[in-house]
Amino acid sequence: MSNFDVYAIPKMKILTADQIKKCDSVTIEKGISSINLMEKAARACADWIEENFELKNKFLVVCGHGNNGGDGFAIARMLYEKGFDVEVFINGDDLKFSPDAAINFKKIKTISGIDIKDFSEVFNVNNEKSVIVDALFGYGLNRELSDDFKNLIEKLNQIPVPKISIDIPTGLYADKIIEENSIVLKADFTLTFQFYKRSFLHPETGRFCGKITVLDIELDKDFIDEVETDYFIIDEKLIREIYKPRGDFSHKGTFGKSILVGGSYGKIGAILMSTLSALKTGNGLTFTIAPECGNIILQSRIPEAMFIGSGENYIDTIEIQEKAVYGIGPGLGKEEQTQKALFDFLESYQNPVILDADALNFLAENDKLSLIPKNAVITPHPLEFERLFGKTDNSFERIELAKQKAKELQIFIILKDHHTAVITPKNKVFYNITGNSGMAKGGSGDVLTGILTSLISQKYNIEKACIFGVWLHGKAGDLAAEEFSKEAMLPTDLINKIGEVFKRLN
Ligand SMILES: NC(=O)C1=CN([C@@H]2O[C@H](COP(=O)(O)OP(=O)(O)OC[C@H]3O[C@@H](n4cnc5c(N)ncnc54)[C@H](O)[C@@H]3O)[C@@H](O)[C@H]2O)[C@@H](O)CC1
Ligand SMILES: Nc1ncnc2c1ncn2[C@@H]1O[C@H](COP(=O)(O)OP(=O)(O)O)[C@@H](O)[C@H]1O
Ligand SMILES: [K+]
Repeated sequence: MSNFDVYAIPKMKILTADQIKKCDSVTIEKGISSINLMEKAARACADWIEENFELKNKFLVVCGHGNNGGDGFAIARMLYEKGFDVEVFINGDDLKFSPDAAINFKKIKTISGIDIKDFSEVFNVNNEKSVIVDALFGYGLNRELSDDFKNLIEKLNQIPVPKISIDIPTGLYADKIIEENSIVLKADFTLTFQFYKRSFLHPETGRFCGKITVLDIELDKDFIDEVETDYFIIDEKLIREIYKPRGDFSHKGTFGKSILVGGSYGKIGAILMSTLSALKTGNGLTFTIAPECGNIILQSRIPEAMFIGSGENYIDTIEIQEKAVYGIGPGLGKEEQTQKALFDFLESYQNPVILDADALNFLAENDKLSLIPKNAVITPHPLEFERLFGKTDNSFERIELAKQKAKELQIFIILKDHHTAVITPKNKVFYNITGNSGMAKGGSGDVLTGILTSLISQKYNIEKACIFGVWLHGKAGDLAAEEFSKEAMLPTDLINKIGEVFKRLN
């Protein structure tokens, strides 16, 4: 359901274009020749294409002059050898290729069954079985495309056939934002080598990638282990390292006490969903602090949770209990008495806390960021983030600002988005790749608050709880979408899928 497919990846680091280049060079220095590395990369692509397309498909491989183009020539040869119909398109006026691209160009020139044509001829495509392979530029792109390339890409984008980008959709950089209205090849599939690229994970750039597959080309493991980066992908391998199965000789005290605080007249559902999510994530004891108007609703829908009334229709105090983890915000409302209750609570509270929704809005509106306790987790969506910390020009800058604020305040920021990012006080950024647009519905965030509160109260360390929590939330969302569709799935369906995710982990 998610747009990502992970093969065997040695590490879930995300590197910059320069670091990937270095990694390629180190791999080559340590033994494999660059031409053989290109062969390996092309082989991985050709095998993937063979598995995912049919012999009646015809491949139009559009090649640039660098190593990305070299990949394209090698892929064309391999597809031809597998029995596919293949045509190759190049810039007929410029036959200067990188050394490895030149070797692969020479090889296809000797194959009479592969036609080599000028870019301009690709527009005559009229075979609906055609598939375009984009091997124009990869991570080597380092400046704006020339008008010729822009025209070519605009026209390719208009051809209504599937498009596969090799390594990176042409026009995107690996690690940074593009200018607004840039021309980028709109891929249906991106076959990328070894690493996710940051540009795949941000809304402005990720929308060009289609379904992403990371192919393992066995770049140097030692280099990858040692190279320093602040950016990571949350993959299932990491989750399996974090997940702690329940011990047989355990009891309810082993699994922590969560207190979910929120709800107001008309918004009891929000805190109900948080509470239910905390229980479904395995909490030993779960309490809800909500106004009295929510008592019957909460007690009858969730008999396992304990109710603590506060105020008639709006919360007016938040009592502090020992040895509990608090998740505050869902459906809280914006009454003054509730704001006072929150500020009083934060002034004397010491333990871990998750702050969401209106709790964040209260802090933003009153400029009370200093009340956020150290090691707190805050879960803003982009607008809440902006209210807290100010405007940024794009989502890359938003992550940088979040890193700065997480460090300054010594807190964890979970920046919610299609690819939610966990930003730690130590400046690490973990991008989540589970989840889908079926979750873009009021209530999904309330579920996340419940999951996080539950995991932290079960003594997952806070960083791990954040990483596990966003992954679990998205994975349950993916299972809900699989069963009900992205349109019809509800946050409550997502809650009911949490159990299935745990079953898969066990
Ligand atoms: N040995 C290696 O280094 C490997 C590289 N691989 C492939 O090689 C690609 C990187 O290759 P390259 O570094 O040759 O770079 P590209 O093929 O991405 O780009 C070619 C060259 O074009 C130039 N250029 C950059 N921006 C331009 C622009 N706007 N207009 C015109 N020219 C521009 C740059 O000098 C760049 O090096 C990867 O994305 C991947 O597809 C793979 O074959 C795996 C192994
Ligand atoms: N397009 C999407 N893809 C993946 N996840 C999404 C998408 N839209 C929303 N979500 C997830 O759903 C949740 C929405 O939270 P939020 O905006 O706080 O909603 P609410 O407070 O109304 O419940 C977040 O965890 C977010 O990451
Ligand atoms: K490409």
